This record gives sequence, structure tokens and C-alpha cells, in this order.
Amino acid sequence: MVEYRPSLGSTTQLWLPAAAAAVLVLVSCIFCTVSIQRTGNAKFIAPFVGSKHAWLARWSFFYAAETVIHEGHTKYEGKPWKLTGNDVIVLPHRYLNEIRKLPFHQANAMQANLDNMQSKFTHLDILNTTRLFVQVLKTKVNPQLALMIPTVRRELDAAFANEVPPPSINEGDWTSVPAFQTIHRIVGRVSARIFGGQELRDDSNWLNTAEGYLHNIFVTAITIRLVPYGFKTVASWFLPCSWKISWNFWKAKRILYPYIRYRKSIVEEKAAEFARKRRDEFPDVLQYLIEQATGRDAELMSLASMVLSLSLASNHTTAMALTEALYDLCTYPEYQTELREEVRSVIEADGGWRKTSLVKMRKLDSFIKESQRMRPPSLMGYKRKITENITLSDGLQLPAGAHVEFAIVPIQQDNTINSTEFDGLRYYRLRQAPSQAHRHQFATTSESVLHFGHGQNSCPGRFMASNVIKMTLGKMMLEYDFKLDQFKRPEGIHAFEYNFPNPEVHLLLRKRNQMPSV
Ligand code: HEM
Repeated sequence: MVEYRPSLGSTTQLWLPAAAAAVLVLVSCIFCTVSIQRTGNAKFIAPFVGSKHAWLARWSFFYAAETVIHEGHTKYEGKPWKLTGNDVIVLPHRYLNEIRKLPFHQANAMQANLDNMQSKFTHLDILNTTRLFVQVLKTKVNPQLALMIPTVRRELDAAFANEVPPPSINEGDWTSVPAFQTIHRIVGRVSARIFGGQELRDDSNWLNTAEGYLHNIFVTAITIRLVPYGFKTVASWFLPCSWKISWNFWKAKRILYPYIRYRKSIVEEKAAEFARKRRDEFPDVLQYLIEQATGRDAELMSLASMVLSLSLASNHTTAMALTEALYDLCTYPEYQTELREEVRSVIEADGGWRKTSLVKMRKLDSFIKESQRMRPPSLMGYKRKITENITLSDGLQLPAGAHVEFAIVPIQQDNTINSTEFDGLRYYRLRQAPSQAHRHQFATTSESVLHFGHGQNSCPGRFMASNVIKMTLGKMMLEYDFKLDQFKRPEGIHAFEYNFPNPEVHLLLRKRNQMPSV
């Protein structure tokens, strides 16, 4: 009898192709590593801070970015230095203005931020193919922030009703919720309404998909940054969070495509109705994207990517700033009475929340700005990809392909009096000085306050973020007593230059008795 054997071939036959494939992968990895080493940053001569071995330097930067940045900033004051091998050239503050004045085609902010987020492996490259979503924020959203305020107000009420359940018997009057997670959900709901309308806001599938996408992008970007250049592709094949990005994207498209198709089909016949409604209520960003898009931007894939990318740019950053400000309000409760009184008196005088009310809340604005100074989302910033050889005014040559950044936190601290002290009314007092009333606001950028960038590519969503943060904190102060489940200021989580609010802390909320009539 002939025994059946599956035709897998002999052991030698199996090993040969496997070995050949392994050699091929190794050779291409080495080739990539060597070719990358000869371009961009590698051509620029500057001292390395941290280990000479790039991968060791990446690990130490991953764990102790603050120490590494402090070392570079103090040791090479006024001179360029390199971070994590050849990954980043850190330029001293005095070059900021010159870099700021370079045109986009010479110093590309988006490309630098995408490189930082490892866009090839996080599938974000599409963002560098269009500027439409930036234009829409600047020309359609920002001029209509006043119209957006009643919408945000309503969405916040609904989001709190959903995310803050009534207290259980065990908790007495207090309801305990995970702080960062709850704030994230609240911000996610508000921005889903602003970006995609009521249908997206009410779609829990969308809220979960957008949240999952964001989480997986960050985890993948941070993990891949640790891997040497030539091995990143291979590493990404083995990372579940990287596969999940594609899954999240696929799900997002399934949710958005029918919805965008429907919107496109009615956009012309309903033009008059939309225009009329628009006088009373902020429509949504998707509507503007559809109306403004031409050519490839008008394809379903591009429109869906833009909506998802806006959630990426907006939700995490806003939720982080809001959570940190909340942690500070609980850590320094002495500010609560004064800020609560400011919010109460302004909205009583204005008869409700108005755009002008938010402008008048100068103490609250100052507190949020101080919180951002002390707990910035990123220690490094003003990232630019230099796309052609450039010689700066003092002769410094930046080669094409260089990736430059600035140590934005030490720069701000150098320009702040008593910089280690938390002073919630620091910026409020600065604004009292003659001709300073419009400066030093949370959303104001300057040459030494760079958390939103500065100049032509500064964050176009910062005004919206400022409003959402103020309205959420204002609502909380008027309607709730709140405290943390711990006395110490919660320590954040650090990974590379990023700081994330502590996700373990619980917030305890209790309804206040006297509700103002707003
Ligand atoms: C506290 C919250 C936020 C922080 C800290 C923040 C921070 C930043 C930073 C640092 C940049 C890069 C600036 C540069 O490269 O010079 C940026 C760009 C950007 N942000 Fe924000 N952001 C926030 C909220 C938002 C929101 C709410 C939106 C959307 C509504 C948004 C949309 C964008 C976009 C589209 C860009 C790219 C701008 C361009 O390429 O010209 N951001 N943001």
C-alpha cells in the first residue's frame, strides 16, 4: 500500500526558499539603513545627545525624554544638536523666526508631523495629499465659532447625561467615573457632531471606531519609532495594533460612505434649505468638505479620510488638555471658587453662553494656559521637514531631507518668570498690563509659546479646542462639585516627547444644589 504524504517537498527544498527570503529581507533592511544614513539629517554635522547608538538613544529618549532634552538644551545652548541618533536635528530658539518664514514647499510642517507619527506604518500619508480640511477649518469653521456655541452647549448636556450616571447607593452623593476616559468620550461626542452631524454623534459604532483608530495610531507610532529604520516594515507586519488601524479604517469607511453618498446626493437640491438653516445652527464640517471638494478631494475615500483625520487631530489633544486642567483644578482647589464665580457672573450678565462670554472669562483662560505650560502634550514641537537645501542667514546649511524640531518646553520655561511654580492667574495678570489685553490667551501663539505651533501652519483648531475646554470646565464648575480619588497631582504617562494624562485616576462628581439660570 502506498502511504499518502502531502506534497510539501523535502526538508532541503523547504529551507532553501525560506533562507533565500530571510537573506533578501536582511539585505534590503541593511540597504535601507545604509541609504537612509546617507541622506537628510545624517549629512548635517552636530553633536549627538544620548547614546551614540541610535537604537539605545531611542530607548533612553522613550523613557526619559525630559532629561535628554534638558541635557541637550543646556549643554549646547544656542547651537544645533541631534536627538536619537540621526532622527532629529534640534535647532536653537534663535532660528525659529527664519524657519517660520520659509514657504511650505521648503519647510513642510505636515510631512514632519506625519514622519513623527510614522505615517507609512500608520496609514496617514493621505493627509499630505490635500489641504482642504485645513482650509475648511480656517475659512468656514473659525469664522462661525459663535454659531457653534449653542451646538456645543447642547452636545455637552447630552454627553454628560450619557457619560456621568447617577450615583450608586455605595457612593453616597458622589458618582465615580474614570477621568480621562470619560472626558475622551465627552469630547468624542461633541466633535462627532461638529465634524459629521447628529447621525455620527448618535452612532456608537462611529464613536468606538474613531477612539480605537486614535489609540492604535498612537501605539503603533510609538512602537515603530523604537525600531531601527531598515526593520520598521518587518516590525509593522507583526504588530497587532498596526493591523487594527486598517481594520478601524475599513470600519470607518463602512460607516461614512453611505452617509457621504446621501449627503452628496442632496447637496444641490437642498442648497437653499441648508443656506437658510445655517443662519441658526452650525452645520457640520463634512457638509463644508463636500461643498468645497473638487477632483480627488471629492472622492469618498478622501472625504472619509479627512473626517477621520480631523477626529485624530482634535479629540486626543482636546481631551488631554481638558483632563490636565481638571486635574489641576482638583489639585489646586483654591482656584475653584474664583473661577466658578467668574463663569457664573459672565453668563448671568450675558444671559447664557455666547462667544463674547468665553472671551470675558479671562481667569479661566489663564488657568487653562498655565495648565498647558506645566503639563504640555509634547516637549518638542515646531517640526519641519526641509525639502530642499537651505542656507540660513548666518550660513547654517540645512540639507534636503532634514527633519528639524525645537525644544518648545525649555524655550517657554526660559521665557517665564518663576517657571517651576503653578500660578493659575499668571496670564490673567499679564493681560492687565497696557496693550496686553489681547495677548497671552490660551489660543494665542508666540515665538516662545509654541504648543499650537506659530505662524502659517499653527493649529487651526485651537480656537474650537479653547471653547470646548472652557465650556466643559464651566459647566462642571456650575453644575457639579468634583474631586479626584487621590490627593496627589496624578503623574502623567511619558513616551518619547509626549505626555499623556494619567488614565487610572477616577473623578468624583456630585450635583450642586444651586443651579444658575443659564
Ligand atoms: C488643545 C488642543 C490642541 C493642540 C494642543 C493642538 C496642537 C497642534 C499642533 C502642535 C499642531 C502643529 C503645528 C505646527 O506644526 O506648527 C497642530 C496642527 C493642526 N491641528 Fe491642532 N491642536 C489641538 C486641537 C485641534 C483641533 C480641535 C483641531 C480640529 C478642529 C485641530 C486640527 C489641526 C490641524 C488640521 C492641524 C494641521 C495644520 C496645518 O497643517 O497647517 N487641532 N495642532
